[in-house]
Amino acid sequence: MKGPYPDIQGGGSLILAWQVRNKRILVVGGGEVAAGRIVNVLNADAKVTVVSPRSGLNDEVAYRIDQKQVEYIDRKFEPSDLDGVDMVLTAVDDPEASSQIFKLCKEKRIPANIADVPPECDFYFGSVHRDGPLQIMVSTNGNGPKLANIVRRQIADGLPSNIGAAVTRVGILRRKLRKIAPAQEEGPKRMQWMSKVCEQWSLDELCEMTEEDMEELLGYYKPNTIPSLESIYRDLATLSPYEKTDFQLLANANEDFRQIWETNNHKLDFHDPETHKTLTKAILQEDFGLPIDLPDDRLCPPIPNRSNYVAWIQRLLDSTAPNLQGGYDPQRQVIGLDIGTGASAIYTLLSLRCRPNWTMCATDIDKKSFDYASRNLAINNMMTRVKLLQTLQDQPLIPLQYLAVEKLDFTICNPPFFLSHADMHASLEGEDRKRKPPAVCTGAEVEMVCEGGDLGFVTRIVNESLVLRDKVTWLHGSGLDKEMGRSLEFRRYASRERHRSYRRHRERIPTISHSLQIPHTNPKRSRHRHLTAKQPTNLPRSSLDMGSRKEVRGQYRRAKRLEPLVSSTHEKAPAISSQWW
Ligand SMILES: C[C@@]1(CC(=O)O)C2=NC(=C\c3[nH]c(c(CCC(=O)O)c3CC(=O)O)Cc3[nH]c(c(CC(=O)O)c3CCC(=O)O)/C=C3\N/C(=C\2)[C@@H](CCC(=O)O)[C@]3(C)CC(=O)O)/[C@H]1CCC(=O)O
Ligand SMILES: NC(=O)c1ccc[n+]([C@@H]2O[C@H](COP(=O)([O-])OP(=O)(O)OC[C@H]3O[C@@H](n4cnc5c(N)ncnc54)[C@H](O)[C@@H]3O)[C@@H](O)[C@H]2O)c1
Repeated sequence: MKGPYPDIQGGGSLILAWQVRNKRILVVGGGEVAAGRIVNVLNADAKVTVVSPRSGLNDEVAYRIDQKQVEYIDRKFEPSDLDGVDMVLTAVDDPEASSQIFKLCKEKRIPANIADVPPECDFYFGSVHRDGPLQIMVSTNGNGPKLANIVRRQIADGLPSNIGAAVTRVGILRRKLRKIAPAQEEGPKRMQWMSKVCEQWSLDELCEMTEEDMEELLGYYKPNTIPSLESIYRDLATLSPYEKTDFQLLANANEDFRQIWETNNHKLDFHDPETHKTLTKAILQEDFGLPIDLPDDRLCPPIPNRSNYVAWIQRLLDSTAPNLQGGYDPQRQVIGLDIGTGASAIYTLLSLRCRPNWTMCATDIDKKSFDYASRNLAINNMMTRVKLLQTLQDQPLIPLQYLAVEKLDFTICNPPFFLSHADMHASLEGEDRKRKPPAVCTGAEVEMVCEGGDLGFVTRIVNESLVLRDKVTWLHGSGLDKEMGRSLEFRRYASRERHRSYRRHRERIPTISHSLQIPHTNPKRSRHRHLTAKQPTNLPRSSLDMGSRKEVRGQYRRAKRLEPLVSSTHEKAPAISSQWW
C-alpha cells in the first residue's frame, strides 16, 4: 500500500452537478419556496411543470407562468402528474399531500425533494453562487440552511470579479483544442497543456484572450509549450502601416462586411454611414479581435489611421524608454491618457490590445460617448486596465488628480476640429472645398466643436502640461498644422521650456509631440536620434517569434502582416525620422 489515502468521513452528501437539461421536472406548489426552486431548475435548462391552485401562487411564480417559462396546471396535485416525470420538487404547506407525493415518488423511483421534510428528500438543495458557467454550492447537510447562505456569500465576496469570464474563455479554448487534437491518445498531453495555460496565465489574461489570441495560443500546443500572453499580442509597432485594405480578403473573413461588399458589387460607398460603420467594425474584429458597439450619432473612427497613429506612438515610446538604452522593454509599464475617448474608445482599445503592460486612462465629457466607451471596454474585458472618467467642460483635460495617477507616459487625443456649429457643417458639407470630404462623418457636435477649434483644444493641453511638467512625458494631438505648431512653440518659448515636436507626414496627420522631461538645446543632436541608430539590435521581442505564429494566422491577417520583421520598419518610423518645427 502506497498511501496515505483520504480518510472516509461519512455523513455527507454526494455533491454533483446534475445535468437536467430538457429533463421534465414537476414542481408541486407555487409559493415562495417553489419560486426559488423554479429558478434553480430553469437555470439548468430543465422543462418545468408547476402544479398548484392559482389562488396559492406567489407573484414570482405567476410571472414565470405568464412568461411561459414553465407549464402550468391550475389545481392541487394528482398522482397522474407524475407520469413521464424525471424529478419532483414539492413545496406545499400541506404535510399530508407532501407525504403522499413522497410515497408515490418512491414507488415510481423518481428522485424527489420534499421541501420541509429532510428525511424524505433524495437530495437537498444548497446555497448557490453563479457567475456565468461557474457555480459554487454550499451545503450544511441540513444543519443550518441560513448558515449555508452566509458562507456562500462570504465565498462569493472573496472571488475575483472576472472569474466567470475567465471560465468562459477557458471553455472556448478547451473546445478549440479538442477540435485540433481530437485523438483519444492525445488525452494526457491535452490535459497537461490545458492545466499549464490555466496556471501560467493570470485570470485577467485569460479574460482578455480573444478568439484570435486562442488561435495563436493553440499553435503552441504541438511543440507543447505555453507562451506568455505578451508574446502572442498583436504588436502594432512590428507591423507595416496600413496602406491599402484588401476588401475582398476582409469580406472573406467577416460576414457583415461581406454582405455590404457583395450587395454593392464590390464597391464601397464611403458616404454611407452604415458602410463606414460596418467596415470599421469588421477591421477591428478581424485584425484586432476587438468587437465594438457604436451609436449612429457619434464619430465612427477610420481604423487604419488610428491604428497607424497608435503604432507610431508605440515606436516613439519604444525608442525613448527613459531607463533603457533605447530598446523596447516588454516589461515596461506604460500609462497613457486618451483625452475625449469617444464612443468607440478607439485609441484606448488599440493601445491596450497591442501592449499587455500598458494601462490607459480615458476621459470624455459626453455621457453617451462615455457610456458606449465603457461598454466597448467591458465587451473586450479591458476594464481592469483602464481608468474611465467622465469629466466636465471646465475641468482639466489632463485630470491627473481625479484619475489618481502620478505620471503619464503620454496623452493622445483626437481634438474637436471646429470653432462652431456653422464651421462644422460648412466643412462636412464640402463648402469652400473643391470636392466633398472623402467619407461620411457621423460625429456629434459635442465631439466636433469646441472653443478655439483644434488649436484651442491642444493649446489647453499644452498649457496644462506646462504646469504638470515632468508628470507628463509626451503629448500627442492630431489635427495640428505647422502654423499651430509655431504658435505652440511660441507659448513654450514664452514659458522658457524647450520641447521637441514631431510630425507625421505619412498619413498627413500633422502631430506635435513634445517632451517636457528631457529638454535639449539642439534637437538635431538629441538623444532620441542617437537611440534610433541602435534600433535594429533592439527589436521588440515579440517580433522575433513571428515565424511560428504565422502558421496559425488567418489568410486575411497573414496577407497584411509584414514578413519577418526587418529593421527598416523601425527606420521608417516617422517618429524616428522626424522633422523639427
Ligand atoms: C440552501 C437552501 C436552498 C433552497 O432552499 O433553495 C436551503 N434552504 C435555504 C434557506 C432556508 N431554509 C430555511 C430557512 C430558515 C432559517 C433556518 O432554518 O436556518 C432558510 C433561510 C432563509 O430563508 O433565508 C428553513 C428550512 N430549510 C429546511 C427546513 C426543514 C428542516 O430543517 O427540517 C426548514 C424549516 C426549519 C424549521 O421549520 O425550523 C430544509 C432544507 N433546506 C435546505 C436548503 C436543505 C438543507 C441545506 C443545507 O443545510 O445547507 C434542506 C434540508 C432540504 C431542502 O430544502 O433542499 C436555502 C438557502 C438559499 C440561499 O442561499 O439564499
Ligand atoms: N426547505 C426550505 O428551505 C424551506 C424554507 C421555508 C419553508 N419551507 C417549507 O416549504 C413549504 C412551502 O413553503 P412556502 O413558503 O413556499 O409556502 P407558501 O404557503 O407560500 O406556498 C404553498 C404553496 O403550496 C400550494 N399547495 C398547497 N397544497 C397543494 C397541493 N396539494 N397541490 C399543489 N399545490 C399545493 C399552495 O397553492 C401554495 O402555492 C412549507 O411547508 C414550509 O415550511 C421549506
